[in-house]
Amino acid sequence: MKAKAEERAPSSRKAEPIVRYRGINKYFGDHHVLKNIDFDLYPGERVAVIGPSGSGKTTMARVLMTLEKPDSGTIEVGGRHLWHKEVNGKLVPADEKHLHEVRRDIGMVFQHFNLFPHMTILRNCTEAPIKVLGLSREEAEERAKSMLEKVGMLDKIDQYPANLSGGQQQRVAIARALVMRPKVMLFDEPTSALDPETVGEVLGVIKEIAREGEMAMMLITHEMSFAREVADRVVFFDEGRIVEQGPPSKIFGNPESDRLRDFLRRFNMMMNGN
Ligand SMILES: Nc1ncnc2c1ncn2[C@@H]1O[C@H](COP(=O)(O)OP(=O)(O)OP(=O)(O)O)[C@@H](O)[C@H]1O
Repeated sequence: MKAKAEERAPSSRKAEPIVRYRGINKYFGDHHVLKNIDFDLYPGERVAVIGPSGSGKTTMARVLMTLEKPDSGTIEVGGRHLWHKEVNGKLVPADEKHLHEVRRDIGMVFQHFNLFPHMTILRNCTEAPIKVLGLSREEAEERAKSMLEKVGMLDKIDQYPANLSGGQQQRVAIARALVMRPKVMLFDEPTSALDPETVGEVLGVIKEIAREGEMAMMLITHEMSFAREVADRVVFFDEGRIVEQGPPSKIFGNPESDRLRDFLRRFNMMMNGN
């Protein structure tokens, strides 16, 4: 049996980080959204990112997925610079080819699934491995079917996204990301656009992937009990900064910062409908 999340953390820390943010800043106009972020994610580690709306959590994931360009700082993935290339010992801005290459190690699951509506479920999962990894159609279909089986969607391969529930679409989106065999998976509030009755099925799939223990995972979530159960480390984000981080028992059991205590209090009130 796999070790519980918190028991796994110390050994995973011995390795070099798979993702390393150093001094990352991001502005939207005058709005300073990421403020000098240093952050490490270790192989096999699951980090839950929590924090108030608008605090910069999604932007933190998007700069890793190369969907937003940081204004300063560096990010390394597996020891390679993402936004830069080393030329004669100096860092210069990376070109598109380099970005594509390094980004291959990162998979992302979005709040709104983002499936291709005009493609069947199977095609949704084979496009990227064929076009990006250069797999043959047969190889891509074999991989896609095994991932769709893992998320319990094998019987829907000939359907179109519009025929599926939100929870089913999100499970397909997870399979689509897994097909690329990323070293790091980012989940950006994967259940917040779902009907309450389908939230559990998606969280169940993510927990199952987490139990397998292979990929590093960054989970932006408002599901506190899920974060507590799955994460090795919880990072509390507020106003563009990491304000507090640690194992779930410490963060939820005895939060040190006033801001985190206040966030958890307001969050619990919201959940209880007060
Ligand atoms: N493309 C953009 N252009 C301008 N402002 C943006 C853009 N993307 C995000 N922002 C702003 O940056 C801030 C941080 O946004 P971000 O989505 O990262 O926060 P978040 O913590 O993920 O919030 P939520 O929990 O509501 O998703 C917000 O004030 C948001 O309005």
